[in-house]
Amino acid sequence: MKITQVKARVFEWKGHTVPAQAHFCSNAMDELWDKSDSMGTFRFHGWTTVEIETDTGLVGLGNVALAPPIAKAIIDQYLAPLVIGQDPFDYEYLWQRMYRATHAWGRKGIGMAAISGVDIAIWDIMGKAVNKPVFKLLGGRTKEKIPCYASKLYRTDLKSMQDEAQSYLDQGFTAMKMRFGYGPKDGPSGMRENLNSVAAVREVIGDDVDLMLECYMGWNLEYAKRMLPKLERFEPRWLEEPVLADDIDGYAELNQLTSIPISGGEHEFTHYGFRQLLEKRAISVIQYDTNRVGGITAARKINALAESFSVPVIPHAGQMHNYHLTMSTLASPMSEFFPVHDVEIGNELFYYLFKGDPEPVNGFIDLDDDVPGLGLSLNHDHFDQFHIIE
Ligand SMILES: O=C(O)[C@H](O)[C@H](O)[C@@H](O)CO
Ligand SMILES: [Mg+2]
Repeated sequence: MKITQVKARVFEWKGHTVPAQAHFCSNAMDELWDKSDSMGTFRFHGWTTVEIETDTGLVGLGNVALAPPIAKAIIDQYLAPLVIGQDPFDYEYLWQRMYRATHAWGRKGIGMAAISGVDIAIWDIMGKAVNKPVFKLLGGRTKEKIPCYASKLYRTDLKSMQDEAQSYLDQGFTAMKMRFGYGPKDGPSGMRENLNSVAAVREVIGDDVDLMLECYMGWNLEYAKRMLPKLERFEPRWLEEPVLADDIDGYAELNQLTSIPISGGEHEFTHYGFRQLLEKRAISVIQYDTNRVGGITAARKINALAESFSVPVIPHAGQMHNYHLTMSTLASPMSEFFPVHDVEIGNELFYYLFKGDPEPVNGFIDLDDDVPGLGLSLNHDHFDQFHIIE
């Protein structure tokens, strides 16, 4: 089998969007003096799809969520010529070819995200070619179903957050993640606001439900060191990305500071990046996203590393490219799940663009043993709500 065509398309959302409120979620832009649109740094209102055709008629589908027009340009101009004419089953060779050919500029960030999209499509083709779901190619089921945690709870008024938390309990979730709204610039009163929001959610969910806390790189080391002891009494499952992704020593310091596990890796790339984090004991939970980290070919290497360091892998976002790895990896105890919702930050956009994602039942999702590949297809129902760049 040979790859004949690689088609990258950008889908920019032009439908209804829920406006983000101030202090909706702390993020890396907060430390700058200009806070006019700090949310802009993590709105995902566009996506790149990657369709790879073969001479057998099989088509694989991959995706990239970061910087869509740049991802498309990289795929069109650099990656497509490297994989066209090649056998998709040579996935390791093709990954190395893309990684090495773009190494000067592509080994982290959007270059690696673009490689991820191509790699995911290649795995989809392999699954379809042997008529098996991708998780079967990766080792099969290590769990009957995948437990997942509901991930939203952006900072609003406390009553709304409590109602939202209650709705996840009602749906059967036994774990959920909330976001902090305040960071270093907001002083002691912001600190109090942060603590009050955790107390409010804990009050509703009780002590037997896992609560994850997300900073999205909106704090700094000093602030995180002051907050961690104050958060201990809430017994969070983890504190996520307290500082910038590049501050690996900062992560390592925080991870030794209290009993609260520090999580990260959502903005890290390849097994090389994770080797550093693991060797420094910088994170206690790995959160790569397969569509950034280097695709399934890189993610499975990280899973092997994680297993040897006894660090769990709970990928960022739900989504099929992550679910198949989680299903087939004992080192992955659960998945993140973004509730289906009107488009807000953009985490929900996946459901508007693709069909085939499993729905959680009582806090678990399952994958179908009989659907080959990743089980995703494009959702044409919403195409008119996107501006599509071919
Ligand atoms: O962990 C997450 O779910 C991410 O950090 C979110 O995608 C991001 O939107 C911040 O809440
Ligand atoms: Mg996160």
